[in-house]
Amino acid sequence: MRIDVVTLFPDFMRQCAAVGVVGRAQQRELLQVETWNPRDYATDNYRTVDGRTCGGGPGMVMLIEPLRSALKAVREAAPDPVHVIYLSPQGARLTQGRVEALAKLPRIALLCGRYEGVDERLLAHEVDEELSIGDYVLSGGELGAAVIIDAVGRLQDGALNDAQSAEQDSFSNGLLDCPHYAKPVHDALGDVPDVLLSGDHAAIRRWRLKQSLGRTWLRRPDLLAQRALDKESRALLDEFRREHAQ
Ligand SMILES: CN(C)c1ccccc1CNc1ccc(C(N)=O)cn1
Repeated sequence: MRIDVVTLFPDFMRQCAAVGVVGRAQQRELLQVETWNPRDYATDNYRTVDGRTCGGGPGMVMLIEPLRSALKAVREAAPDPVHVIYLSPQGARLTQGRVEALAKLPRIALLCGRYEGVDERLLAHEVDEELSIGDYVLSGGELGAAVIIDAVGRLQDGALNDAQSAEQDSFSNGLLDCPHYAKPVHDALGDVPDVLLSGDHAAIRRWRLKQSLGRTWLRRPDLLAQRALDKESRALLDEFRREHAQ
């Protein structure tokens, strides 16, 4: 998968994509992240990328022309069609479901706004999808872009080895993750639950599912409401609720 990022801070974005699982995915050529700086496509001597807000008001708006030229260069850089995403507080909330869909595309481009954002006409003509990483305001779209690069990059086939498999991810089954423990079994902070030491893998699976269901019920009932539960899960959650009530 190829990801092109249009950003005034290319070094920052390259570094985000160079570390950890995503950096390794790039080394393995499972993922390619390229950056494009609109300032390189500004035509005036001052390399201007922002303009005064029409109608008055504080702050500046990113100009159409440098972004349009940069996006043209992005499209021409490789044959596959590009799905252009704009990060903004006005976008649809990013979910794991959407991440999984994006991870299947051959190419996406991430347009990072700065200042007060981008001229609406550019958005209307060049952007396919507007996404928000959460209901808060940042100084730029770059952190949202980094979130998408990470979430999508780690899902590329071969990016995670078996020990990290994405299937067991929290959210990948619509539930919060269960608790995790490592040695020592006994610690000043407490003990590891016995079931995890039992070697009974069926019991361990049930315990983890029960913990995920219980945690989701306690912390994110909204997620639980979205999910149909099978017979086993309903029984495990009832058990958790009974124990929790006592
Ligand atoms: C300057 N601002 C407010 C702005 C305004 C419009 C577009 C982009 C920006 C850049 N900032 C962003 C971007 C994304 C998110 C998010 N929640 O995904 C939060 N902030």
